[in-house]
Amino acid sequence: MSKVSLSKDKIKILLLEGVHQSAVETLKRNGYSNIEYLKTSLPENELIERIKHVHFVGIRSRTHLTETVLNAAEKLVAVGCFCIGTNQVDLDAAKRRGIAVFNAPFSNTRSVAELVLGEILLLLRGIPKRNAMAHRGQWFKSAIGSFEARGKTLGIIGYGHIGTQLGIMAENIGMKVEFYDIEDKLTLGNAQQVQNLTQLLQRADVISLHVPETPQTKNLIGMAEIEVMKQGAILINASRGTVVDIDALAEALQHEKLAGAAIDVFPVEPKSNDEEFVSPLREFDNVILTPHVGGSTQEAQENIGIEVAGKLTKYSDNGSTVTAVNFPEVSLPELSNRSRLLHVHENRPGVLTQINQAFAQHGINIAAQYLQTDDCIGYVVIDVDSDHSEVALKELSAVEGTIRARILH
Ligand SMILES: NC(=O)C1=CN([C@@H]2O[C@H](COP(=O)(O)OP(=O)(O)OC[C@H]3O[C@@H](n4cnc5c(N)ncnc54)[C@H](O)[C@@H]3O)[C@@H](O)[C@H]2O)C=CC1
Ligand SMILES: O=C(O)C(=O)COP(=O)(O)O
Repeated sequence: MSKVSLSKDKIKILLLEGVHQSAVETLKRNGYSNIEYLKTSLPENELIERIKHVHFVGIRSRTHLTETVLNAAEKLVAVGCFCIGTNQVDLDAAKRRGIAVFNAPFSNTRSVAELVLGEILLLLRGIPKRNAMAHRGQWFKSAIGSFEARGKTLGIIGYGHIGTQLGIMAENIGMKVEFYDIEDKLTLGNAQQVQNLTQLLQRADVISLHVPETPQTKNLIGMAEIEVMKQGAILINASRGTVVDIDALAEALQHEKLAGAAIDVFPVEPKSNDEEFVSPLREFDNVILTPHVGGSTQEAQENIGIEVAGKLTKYSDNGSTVTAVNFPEVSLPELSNRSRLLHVHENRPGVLTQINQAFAQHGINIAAQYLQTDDCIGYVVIDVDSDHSEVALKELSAVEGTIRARILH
């Protein structure tokens, strides 16, 4: 096991939002025991206080790492998002501070797709309404508004990891699958890509959203889009709360333009399980409301814990940034019998020349060097003989444009 410049017991890790214990076990197995574990997210002022002292932080979708929070995070080396979405982190601000951000891009995708498939079946049969009525003592045995999924058209918006899996499962129960995506996509099964959103909305019996939160997806579905949907269509959103205009949806349900909906994510979500959930959708029996649990299964959470904690330990132990979402990706071999210097710098001309000249002046032999850049930063990793490591770190830290320098032995 490699050592880091700071001994591992001094490396502080803050895990928020009840990430799975598999994360704690993975960190401990790799020698990291200085872990603070909280079941909830923190209000911004408390987060600012706690983040000052930590080297790694683990969050889920509720914790917002804004520029203000990152300004306080003087020691922070990396962020682990124990989920898919990274919109809750100011990725650019993190990058400019040399803080790498990792996530788990696949581990909960099956869970979301399975939930949505179940919701499609329940909504097509009008079950949410019948269920709510039965709970109130009313008996609504009728085939009115009840349909098989077989032969119906599912329109998927965002044909990525979740959208594709949902498409395959829906075809397996006889649905016709069409999708809209801003990229040209390899279609799986018999799915068909349509060229514009309006066309998809006009043709689908069920629309399901699987896009990330971006400026372009904000209110992607509003009044105008609902207007062109089929009378009696169903809308499902398990992506991000900003993607659907909830007031427009509530109005469409009021006027019975839509037969039902399933919504897992909301523009404003309670910060903890103790806070009241407020939404204009609460009054509708034909809407399945779930508290952002699309990816919340034991299987997904356990795998995410292992995956993201693994990425954090690898970055800490060896410097690898493979799959980082905001950082140039460098894949590195194991470090053996040498010291490794990790240098994050502003991407400007001459940085590498400065480094190489400084090393040459001090007779420091470079055993291996790896560099990746993007339009904003450069990440260079240099393996040197351990005898020279301290002077090399000093020289590196003095290079103009340095954001961060770290050493591993
Ligand atoms: N409810 C929950 O608990 C969960 C929600 N999610 C959300 O689901 C989203 C999707 O997840 P994945 O399928 O894994 O992501 P992905 O990145 O694999 O796929 C997203 C797809 O959306 C497309 N896209 C982007 N902007 C678009 C636009 N304006 N119009 C149409 N298509 C667009 C992309 O090209 C891509 O194909 C995540 O970003 C996350 O926000 C993810 C996991 C759990
Ligand atoms: O993975 C995602 O993007 C999700 O939305 C799941 O978020 P969560 O970990 O359940 O807070």
